Amino acid sequence: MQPIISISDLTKTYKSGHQALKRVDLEIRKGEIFALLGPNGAGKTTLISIICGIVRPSSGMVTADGHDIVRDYRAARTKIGLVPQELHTDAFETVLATVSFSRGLFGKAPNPAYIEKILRDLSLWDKRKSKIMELSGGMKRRVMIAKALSHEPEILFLDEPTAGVDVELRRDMWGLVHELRQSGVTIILTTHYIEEAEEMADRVGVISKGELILVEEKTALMKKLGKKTLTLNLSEQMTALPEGLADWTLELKDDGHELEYVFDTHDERTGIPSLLRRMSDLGIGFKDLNTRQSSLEEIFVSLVHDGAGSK
Ligand SMILES: Nc1ncnc2c1ncn2[C@@H]1O[C@H](COP(=O)(O)OP(=O)(O)OP(=O)(O)O)[C@@H](O)[C@H]1O
Repeated sequence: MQPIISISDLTKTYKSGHQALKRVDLEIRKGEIFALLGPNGAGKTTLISIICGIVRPSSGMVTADGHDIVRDYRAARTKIGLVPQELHTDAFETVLATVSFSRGLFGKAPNPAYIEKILRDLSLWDKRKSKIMELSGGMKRRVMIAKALSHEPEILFLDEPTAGVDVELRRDMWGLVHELRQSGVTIILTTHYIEEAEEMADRVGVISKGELILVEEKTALMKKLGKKTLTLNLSEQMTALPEGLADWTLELKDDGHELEYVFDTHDERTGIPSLLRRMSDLGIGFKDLNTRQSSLEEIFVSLVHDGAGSK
């Protein structure tokens, strides 16, 4: 399938000499939700800003729906909606005027029915006559999304969409993003919240120090790199790990009532049968046991720490 965004050999060195992006190659598929994860300063906003034509690349090429973002800027930009990290709108304007005006900026003919639909979808219709400054922070954020959608873009960038918002609004946003995708919009979001990527993304890209160190289907990533944790609920509380269990990397949890063992699902020998045998020999009993997959968070932390990964 033709990618909707194609990025090749993209680099960005700011005037300060700081290299914010190093030879980034990435293709975004039409209709997917792609989460770009990375620590502060990794280059996420730089990458988005280049695609949206706000920052000039130092070298490399980007196309959006087939349009070169430098040579064919206007056509490319029309395809894209951007919800930036910072909220900036005219505080004295009404919601309806702000969103309608945004559409006009892209040279699109007015379409009151469409604007009404997005305002309704974002639960902003009742507030359409309110001035932006009268709205809560969460509502202002919704206005930014409405503005970004006002010209019916096919691609939507959300830069840290839920930074600093409460749990309820975060859930609403997630729901909204899923609905948008249903309507055919391709979504690229940056986030610090692994939970957000885990909840929403089809694919995940990890960026660290300007390099895209990994791009993977979310489920495959979790399976491939995932470790599992075995938890044993001990029959009797344990105050310290016995010498006899020193061969395994174990941790006591829940005030000595639980024993945790992290193992790699790909290792031929997980170490579990021998651990259980040794425990039995030592007369350590357990009432229950369970295993769970490591979260994307644990995977992400280890990746960014090691700075390694396969692309
Ligand atoms: N205009 C600029 N001039 C010089 N350096 C810049 C400029 N903008 C960003 N940088 C630097 O480029 C690097 C990448 O910044 P960027 O904002 O893209 O990171 P980010 O991954 O979006 O971080 P955050 O999660 O904190 O928003 C940082 O080291 C930043 O200081």
